[in-house]
Amino acid sequence: MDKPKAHIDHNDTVIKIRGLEKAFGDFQVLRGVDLDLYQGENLVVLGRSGTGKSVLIKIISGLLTADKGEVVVLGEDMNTISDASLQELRKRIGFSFQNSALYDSMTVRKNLEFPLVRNRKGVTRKEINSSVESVLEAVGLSHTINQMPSELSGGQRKRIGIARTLILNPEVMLYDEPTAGLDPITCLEINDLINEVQERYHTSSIIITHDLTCAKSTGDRIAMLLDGQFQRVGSFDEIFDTKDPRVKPFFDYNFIQ
Ligand SMILES: Nc1ncnc2c1ncn2[C@@H]1O[C@H](COP(=O)(O)OP(=O)(O)OP(=O)(O)O)[C@@H](O)[C@H]1O
Repeated sequence: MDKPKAHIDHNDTVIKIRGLEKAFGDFQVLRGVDLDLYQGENLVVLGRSGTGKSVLIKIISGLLTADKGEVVVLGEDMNTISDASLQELRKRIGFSFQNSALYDSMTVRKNLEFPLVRNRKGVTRKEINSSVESVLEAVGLSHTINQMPSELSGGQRKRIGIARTLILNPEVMLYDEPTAGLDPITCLEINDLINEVQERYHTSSIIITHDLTCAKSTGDRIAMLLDGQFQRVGSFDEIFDTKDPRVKPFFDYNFIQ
């Protein structure tokens, strides 16, 4: 269940955030967030519902803008990025969101081809076939290539969703609650897949989860969002070595009840 050791380059900061603030009306959600994501690292973000984890991911991916602070993603300053550069940047980021549904009317093959055909001008049929086969093999579902999404289990659909993001060879992966709604065995499989993706594609990832087994088995570091800031950042054991009443219930609920 412990995280396998990863090759992390601490001299290469893929995402750098300093003093990030974001409010909606009078409600101050992010209150000075600082964060570094290093090349090759899996960083797990924990926090209560409504603490701003999704808002943070949306700011990183340019869907929302910061009120204040510095956000640099793969060398691009998100406060000043042009629309054209943002479009290019998004091709370098893989999104595995809970609602990133597959197209029900398309086979697995067509679902996987779609981002390639849309984003890679001049890509050949041979390259498309080889990429589809490679990502399907990476997620262990080569045999589903001609199936429809309705014929797949929830866990298989999740894997195909991840394969669809991998097909563009992303440098950064953003996983929003990757194990939500899955049975325990499928959760363990998804955790393994997240680690395999890290190793095979050399991605740097942010993983938002409430599942501490997922956090422990995929996170090289854990960052806990408390009162609008990352007040606890470290290894799984460091994070939970506390009596802080804002932190302890996470552990107790997952491992004691
Ligand atoms: N576009 C928006 N307009 C107004 N308020 C928003 C908007 N987006 C998010 N919020 C508010 O910001 C707060 C943080 O929301 P967010 O979705 O980031 O929480 P979260 O930490 O991801 O929660 P959960 O774990 O339940 O997914 C919430 O109170 C939410 O209502």
